[in-house]
Amino acid sequence: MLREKGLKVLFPERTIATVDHIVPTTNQVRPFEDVLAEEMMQALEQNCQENGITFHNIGSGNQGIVHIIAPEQGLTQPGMSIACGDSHTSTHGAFGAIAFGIGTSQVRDVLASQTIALSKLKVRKIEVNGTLQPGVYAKDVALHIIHTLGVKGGVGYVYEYTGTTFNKMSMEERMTVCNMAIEGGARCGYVNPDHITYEYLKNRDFAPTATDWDKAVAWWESIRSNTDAEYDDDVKFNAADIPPTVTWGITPGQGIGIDQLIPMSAELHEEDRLIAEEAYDYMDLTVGKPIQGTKIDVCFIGSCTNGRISDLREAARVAKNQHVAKDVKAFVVPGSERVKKQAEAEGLDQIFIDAGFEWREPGCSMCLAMNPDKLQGRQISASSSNRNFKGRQGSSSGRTLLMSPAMVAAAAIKGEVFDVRKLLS
Ligand SMILES: CC(C)[C@H](C(=O)O)[C@@H](O)C(=O)O
Ligand code: SF4
Repeated sequence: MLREKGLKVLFPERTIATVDHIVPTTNQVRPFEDVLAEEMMQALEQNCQENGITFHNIGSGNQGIVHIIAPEQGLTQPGMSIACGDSHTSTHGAFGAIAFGIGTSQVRDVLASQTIALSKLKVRKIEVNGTLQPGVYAKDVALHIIHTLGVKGGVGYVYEYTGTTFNKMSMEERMTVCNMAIEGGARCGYVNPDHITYEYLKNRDFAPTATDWDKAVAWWESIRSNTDAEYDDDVKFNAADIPPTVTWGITPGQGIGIDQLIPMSAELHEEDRLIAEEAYDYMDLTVGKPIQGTKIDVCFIGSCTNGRISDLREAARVAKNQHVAKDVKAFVVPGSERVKKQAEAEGLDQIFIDAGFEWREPGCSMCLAMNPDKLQGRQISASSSNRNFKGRQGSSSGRTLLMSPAMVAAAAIKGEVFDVRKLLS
């Protein structure tokens, strides 16, 4: 589009590229078998080269899912405005950045002008206080919030995540929750920057150094929300009330606690019934029965929601000295080349392989299946990704149950939806 208009990329040094959706996670030898994927790769390589854009290509050591590599390289920093042609750009809000997905024509506009028109958003303060129970993760917090406020509850809003639970969370946990702000309908989500943010960023490749670091921290401190800030809305949750959560339907809002029953239409709010009926038809699970015990065919650990090193560590803790159930296909896809390298240095790959999981190359993989990793037919997956829409994982009739990576590991071992807390104790 820029070429057609005779425009240039205005600030190539403020743009980075990687490749994630289309890469195979088994054989990454070029040319890719998938002709379309190969064409896209070549276009990306050529466009980056012609326009002076850094491209983190496969094998560079820096390739991976965009929402994983930018934070890990220190490219994502507090106070930045970050746009990317991908809805889960909200992830970067974990650093106190305003980060959101944009459409293709807006990508053109940003490349040409480094600016974008945006209507002012309302701010909803989402406070979570207290300590999460063992076996309950940031993913459960995200699913719980979306279940409570609805998948459209956040339309017109940015979500500010705060409270003592967020104060204690690692950057990776904060990223998991911000990643799914978009699934709750919010344009973006953020956590105010604090000492955990600075500790994470310090000494990363693109973080400021020497006296620039002190200046940056002073500025980052100044952009935190004031304690007397006014919000358009305010919602509070108790961390202790959040259970390991699993989706039973076709939207990320259709989640329930692991001990709960798949809700009957009559128990739901009127506005949720239509989509529930559609989900009953599609998912073909038994309404009124526990979600626990639902047989699983495929287990996927990865994605920009839960493909980071801490996610793999938790899943490996569950998988250690156990074995994947018969007839279950289970695989682990690190979110980036750096995550993969780190996991291998810690021996996590071997734990997974010994337990019968496949250990793959980085990419989006079966989160979206724009690559060879796809469900077949009516298969049901336990997935650490963020979307369970109809056909999402590559088969037009495939079914997806969203949960934390530790819960996916538990499902792989038991061959059914299982309460990870029983394996961890
Ligand atoms: C393909 C891409 C544009 C899409 C998105 O915007 O999120 C994808 O990453 C997804 O998760 O559905
Ligand atoms: S991992 Fe999934 S959600 Fe994230 S960018 Fe890739 S396809 Fe989208």
